[in-house]
Amino acid sequence: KEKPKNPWHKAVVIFIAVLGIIAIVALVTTAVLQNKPLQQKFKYGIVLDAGSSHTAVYIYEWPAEKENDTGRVKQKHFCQVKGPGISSYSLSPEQAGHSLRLCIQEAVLNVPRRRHHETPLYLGATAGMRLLRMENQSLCDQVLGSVEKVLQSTPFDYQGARIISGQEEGAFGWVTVNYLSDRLKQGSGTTGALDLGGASTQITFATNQDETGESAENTVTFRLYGNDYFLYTHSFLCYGKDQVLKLALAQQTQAGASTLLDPCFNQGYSTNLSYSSVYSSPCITTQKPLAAGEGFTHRGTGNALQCQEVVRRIFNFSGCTFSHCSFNGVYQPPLQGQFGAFSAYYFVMNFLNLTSDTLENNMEKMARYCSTPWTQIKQQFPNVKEKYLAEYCFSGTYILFLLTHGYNFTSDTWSNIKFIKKISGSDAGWTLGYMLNLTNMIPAEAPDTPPLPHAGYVTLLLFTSLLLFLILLCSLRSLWVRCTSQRQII
Ligand SMILES: Nc1ncnc2c1ncn2[C@@H]1O[C@H](COP(=O)(O)OP(=O)(O)OP(=O)(O)O)[C@@H](O)[C@H]1O
Repeated sequence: KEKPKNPWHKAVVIFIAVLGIIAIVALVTTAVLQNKPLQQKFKYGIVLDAGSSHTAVYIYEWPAEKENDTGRVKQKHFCQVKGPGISSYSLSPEQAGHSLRLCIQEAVLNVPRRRHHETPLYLGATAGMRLLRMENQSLCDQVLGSVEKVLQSTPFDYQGARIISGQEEGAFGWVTVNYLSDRLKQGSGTTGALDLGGASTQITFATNQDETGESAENTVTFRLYGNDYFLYTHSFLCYGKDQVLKLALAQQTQAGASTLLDPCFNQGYSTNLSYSSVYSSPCITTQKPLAAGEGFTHRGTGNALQCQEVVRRIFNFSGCTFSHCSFNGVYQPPLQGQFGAFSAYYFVMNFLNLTSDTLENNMEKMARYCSTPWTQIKQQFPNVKEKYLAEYCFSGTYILFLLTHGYNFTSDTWSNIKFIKKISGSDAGWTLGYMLNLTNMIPAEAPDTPPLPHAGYVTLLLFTSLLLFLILLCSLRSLWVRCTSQRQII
């Protein structure tokens, strides 16, 4: 006898199957929509690097929703201000502000209009302004006042113009290099930073906590992404590329002669220099020689070995009161790890083709460059600025001396130095680190990350639901089969 059919069984099965299909369609749609890349919103920040030789404007950009992720901030635009650094406008301070206008206009065009009011704008002045402040505080204030007036009138969120300390310049250069190379989250194996400017030079590297104890003024500590860093840093004022040349010239013209035969310039090079252009810098502590006239003829003799002796005399290796010193009685712990050398280190070493060779080969190449006659050099490099070309023998010799005798790099540790201009498209320098710090973009503690990335989470959810639905279908099917087979039972 046929068992009476339960009319609800079939309807329930169909109802559950339809519900399941709707649920799957909904899940797949959610997964597809959730994983679709959203149109990214960007934020911007602007930093003006008011250096001794020139001013540069950097515009940075980062995805708005990933502010605290390392390596997210990129250099979007760079503008080099025409003319000299702002400290050179001490006799006409108004011009200092005016000189920035073209680059500010470029910045206005490079940041979307709707972001202008929320884009922070900073100006940091370095060694040129430190020297002007030493010379004349009032002129220094007038120059800063002039740039401030122009920056306040921009549509950006102006955050101030100030002279940054040598410590800040060194430490933020280190932050930039390590942020861009994504080393800060790893907590170990950071890269040291070597920066050579026009008026000062900085060395900064991470060291052990006990090494920093000897000299508090050379110590900077950071807590970044949950890691503590003990940094050694020192800025040598007057040991930038331009000021150190003045030190060498002053040191060679003590007798007040009318002609200086300089081994650090190529044979055949000759120019007239005024004594005041050399002796007016606050870096030169000796008086202009009494017997000297207005000026002198600066003539090259092109001899690298003799040039090394000239350079040696601008360093003082006596009077160290610490366990270790670099030079001029300045504390320096033993060097640690890899180093990135940028700014003028890169310009000079790259031109001289000394960025990827051994120390010994570099010395030989340097000797060859210095002994090349000036006419030949000019013929060989007709497109290079003559001032730079003339100074490469001196600057190259100075850099090799500073790194080896000054900071104690040896033939064995020479390969630890990488000469760099940019890292992942952004210039190496203090500006990015400065902005990251002032906008609190590097958290002290590592942000908590979810155990799965968003896409992984959605995919896992989808697969689990599909699996559950399949199990449900199978159980419904067996229920269905049992229902229909019951009909045949008599
Ligand atoms: N292509 C180049 N070849 C040689 N020297 C260069 C080149 N470009 C720039 N320089 C010089 O390199 C030096 C360093 O430049 P940089 O812009 O880093 O210094 P700055 O910011 O002006 O100085 P500081 O940081 O000491 O205030 C300057 O003396 C500059 O004139």
